[in-house]
Amino acid sequence: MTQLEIPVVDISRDPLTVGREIDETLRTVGFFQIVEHGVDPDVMDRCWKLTRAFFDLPDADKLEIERQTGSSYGYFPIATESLAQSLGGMGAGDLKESLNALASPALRHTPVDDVERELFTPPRWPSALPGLKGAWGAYGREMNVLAERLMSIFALGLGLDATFFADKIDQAPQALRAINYPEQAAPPADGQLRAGAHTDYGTLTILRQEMGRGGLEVHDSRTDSWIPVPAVDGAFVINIGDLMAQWTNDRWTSTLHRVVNPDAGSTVSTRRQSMPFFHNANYSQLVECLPTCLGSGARYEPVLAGPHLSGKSRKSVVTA
Ligand SMILES: O=C(O)CCC(=O)C(=O)O
Ligand SMILES: [Fe+2]
Repeated sequence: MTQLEIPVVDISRDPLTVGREIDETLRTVGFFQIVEHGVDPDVMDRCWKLTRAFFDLPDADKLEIERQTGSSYGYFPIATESLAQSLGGMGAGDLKESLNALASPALRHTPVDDVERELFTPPRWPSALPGLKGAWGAYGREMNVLAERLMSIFALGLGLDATFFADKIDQAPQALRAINYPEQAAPPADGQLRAGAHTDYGTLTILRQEMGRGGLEVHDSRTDSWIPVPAVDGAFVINIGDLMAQWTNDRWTSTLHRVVNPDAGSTVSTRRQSMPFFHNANYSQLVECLPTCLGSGARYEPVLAGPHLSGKSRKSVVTA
């Protein structure tokens, strides 16, 4: 059997052509990379560098914005999250620290309950790094534009009108996260990874990963093997999450992925940074099988997008 290929797609071409190609890819691999995406390279670079500077701050400055109970965002210290736990069971804490912030455009409605309010808590920013807020704001705006464009390409690929998703994602709790995977001075515990195997939760994820620092791997269920996702200069890695898989009635796959540990004793730096933008549907959006994906019948009960998301992210918190 041929090894699974993660394609690199130029999305500046005709959206219907791109949509059809992506439809093929998401039926099998669930992951692809995009180039010619139009995201301002200066905005990308500034955000990336300031984010690295955040992780380089003394712990006390980072802990000033540690995630509070009742908020989904803030600074998560090393090993306080286990992505593998989101699939059930218990997992060792992931060997990473992260910074998380709401990245939605201004909400035009009042949250329907405390869980939605939690997803819309305004981010806090470190006093030691005044430029970070603006840099994340600018990058978050670029991510929203790109995600909306991808959702429109997705709609075309699914045989729907290009605007099908527009009013279903315009008030959603979008989240931007930066992850720092530090060098590993001590060997990891048994089964402990940089990020345990998981699927993402929402509609789609737009990930920037560091050049030349591997670690992200995608599961090939046909051969039960793990395929590395190579870093491509200027590209974003795109994958869909569980909500989109349900929406498409499993026509598209929410693929299992993980971030593996670097080799012990490496002579070059093994520190790695990544920035995923997690795109979601509106909190109260009912997600039920799309009209073009019904096939021989709906496999899932309809779900509300917001509670589905909150349920998953709560499971990943490591309790001491
Ligand atoms: O750091 C990466 O490359 C991927 C991280 C990831 O899969 C996640 O945070 O959901
Ligand atoms: Fe992920």
